[in-house]
Amino acid sequence: MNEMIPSAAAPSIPVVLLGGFLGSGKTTLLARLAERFREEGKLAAVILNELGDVAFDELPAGGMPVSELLSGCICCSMKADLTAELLQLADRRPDAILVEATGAANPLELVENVMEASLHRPLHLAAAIAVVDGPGLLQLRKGSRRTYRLLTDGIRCATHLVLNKADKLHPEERVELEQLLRELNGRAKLAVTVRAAVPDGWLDGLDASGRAIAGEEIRERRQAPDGTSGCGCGETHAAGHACAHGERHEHLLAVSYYPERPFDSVAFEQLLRRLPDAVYRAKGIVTFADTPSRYLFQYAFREADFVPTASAAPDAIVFIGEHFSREELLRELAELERL
Ligand SMILES: Nc1nc2c(ncn2[C@@H]2O[C@H](COP(=O)(O)OP(=O)(O)OP(=O)(O)O)[C@@H](O)[C@H]2O)c(=O)[nH]1
Repeated sequence: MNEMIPSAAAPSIPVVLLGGFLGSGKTTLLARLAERFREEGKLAAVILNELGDVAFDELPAGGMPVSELLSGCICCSMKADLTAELLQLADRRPDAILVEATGAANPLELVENVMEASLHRPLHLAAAIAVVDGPGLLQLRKGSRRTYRLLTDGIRCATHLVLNKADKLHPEERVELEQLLRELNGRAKLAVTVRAAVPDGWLDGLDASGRAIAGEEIRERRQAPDGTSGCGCGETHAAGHACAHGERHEHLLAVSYYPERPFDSVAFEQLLRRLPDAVYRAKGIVTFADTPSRYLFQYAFREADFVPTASAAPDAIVFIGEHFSREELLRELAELERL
């Protein structure tokens, strides 16, 4: 590792962790935050992590450094890569570093990376945000226990909570979810949003004066009063020991597909409608035989969204979920290509 002891004079770079379950709106929030930095004439560097082997997210242009870490999760299999990226980006002296974790990561497990990087570069953890998909949380509460636990672990460990997709919630559901979030984590700052439109100033304090506050808060949560770790993994961790529970999201399966021929758009939409509930997330770039444009599509908790794209990237799709048949899905996609 390239040693560089942080100088007391160098202003510390705030690092913001963006977590939240698959499809909850992390990238939507990231794009907003990056845009706000740009409007203030500041530069935010971005680290994007994806479980699949392709990144489709289109972020606002503006010269911000973006690093993509693909095919793994920075809270376990790619932990070392996150520290290395933080060090590299810090050398470019951005005003902030925004880290978007995979929808399966626990922010708690990323804290150690920021702490480690802060020994070598002047940077600090300023906030750990958990973006919550309101309708998705309602669905998962009745579904798989492992996945619900993964989701609530992330909520418990956050310093900031975003209850997103409020446009898809009835007023009573919104009240119920706000109450649930408060029960899970009464200390975090909560924003209820549509398209992750957090209020101006919601993340204030992202400067050197905010140094280590988030890190301290999250460390405190690690030690719950009953002696178990605050992240809900059921073990007590000695100070400084990283919680490396890679198996916590091993039950989630990511399947990639690279179409070689255009799909029929109606048949593709029908396939999305037939997906089992346990496919929580899909996204990709697809070419249709019956439309002039190619599309970037997003699918989360049964909601699909298609946006025309001018991207030069080849067609690719990633599906993420649990207990679904990879073979069956690949067979159906291959059939679509033959239509
Ligand atoms: N209806 C509705 N849709 C939203 C809202 N926020 C985001 N979306 C849509 O939800 C989908 C997922 O949003 P992303 O921001 O990509 O979610 P993500 O958490 O980054 O997804 P992953 O990185 O794949 O886990 C996209 O189609 C968004 O347009 C919202 O408040 N309401």
